[in-house]
Amino acid sequence: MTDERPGTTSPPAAGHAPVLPAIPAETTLLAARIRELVEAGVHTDVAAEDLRAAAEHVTAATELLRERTREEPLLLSYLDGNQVSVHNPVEGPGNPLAPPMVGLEIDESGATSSTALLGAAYEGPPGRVHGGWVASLLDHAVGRAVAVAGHPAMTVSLTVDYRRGTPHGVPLTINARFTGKEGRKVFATGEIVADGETTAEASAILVTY
Ligand SMILES: CCCCCCCCCCCCCC(=O)SCCNC(=O)CCNC(=O)[C@H](O)C(C)(C)COP(=O)(O)OP(=O)(O)OC[C@H]1O[C@@H](n2cnc3c(N)ncnc32)[C@H](O)[C@@H]1OP(=O)(O)O
Repeated sequence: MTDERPGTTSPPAAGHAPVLPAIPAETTLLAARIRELVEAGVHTDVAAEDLRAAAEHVTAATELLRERTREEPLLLSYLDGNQVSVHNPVEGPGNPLAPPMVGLEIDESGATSSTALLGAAYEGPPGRVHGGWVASLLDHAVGRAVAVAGHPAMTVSLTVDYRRGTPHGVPLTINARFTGKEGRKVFATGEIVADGETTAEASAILVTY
């Protein structure tokens, strides 16, 4: 099933993924609650018996969710007028692993901008987001930017310059733009801005498929 609307971007391998007209509110709700659980889990200092009791609640929830499952986790839908992958680990509002990266805006030049708020569960250096997650945000942003430019492609090379620590608990702006094409190779750059300062920059080569 496909559902292409003008002005939206198509994901890799979108052809066979079910496309929902809207993201079910309960899907987003569950993911949000699990994110809160993860955040509470890394901050908690309760006694061992309370940790055990909480673990039993989580086990019960997991068993409930496993009662009926889909073969493939990928679902597509729409958010802010753009097609999104509901269970993508960076932008997916239905994936608790995803911060998620939201609010995609595209300016008249085609440059993209999104936001994300990462909590303490994403910490690498003290008070700072883990570098792998910084790279993930940028990888996703350049992938999105080239798709928006009409060249959906996979990253083959991503160079990240970590300029300063990216704080957690602070809204991040993730910018990216398509910068050129050479055969199947597509080029893009991006950066993360926190509190008005650029914390990381990326340049990427992607290959169209
Ligand atoms: C859902 C909602 C919609 C949203 C959609 C948008 C958002 C989604 C955002 C998601 C974002 C998620 C982001 C992700 O997670 S992307 C996932 C991470 N990336 C991958 O898994 C890609 C793994 N790589 C491959 O599978 C293959 O390499 C592919 C298939 C891509 C190309 O293999 P293929 O055999 O077909 O091609 P080729 O080897 O002849 O290469 C072709 C050209 O490329 C040049 N080359 C290759 N490697 C490099 C390199 N390292 N540096 C510089 N150049 C390199 C090469 O020299 C050649 O150039 P030329 O000789 O033609 O000049």
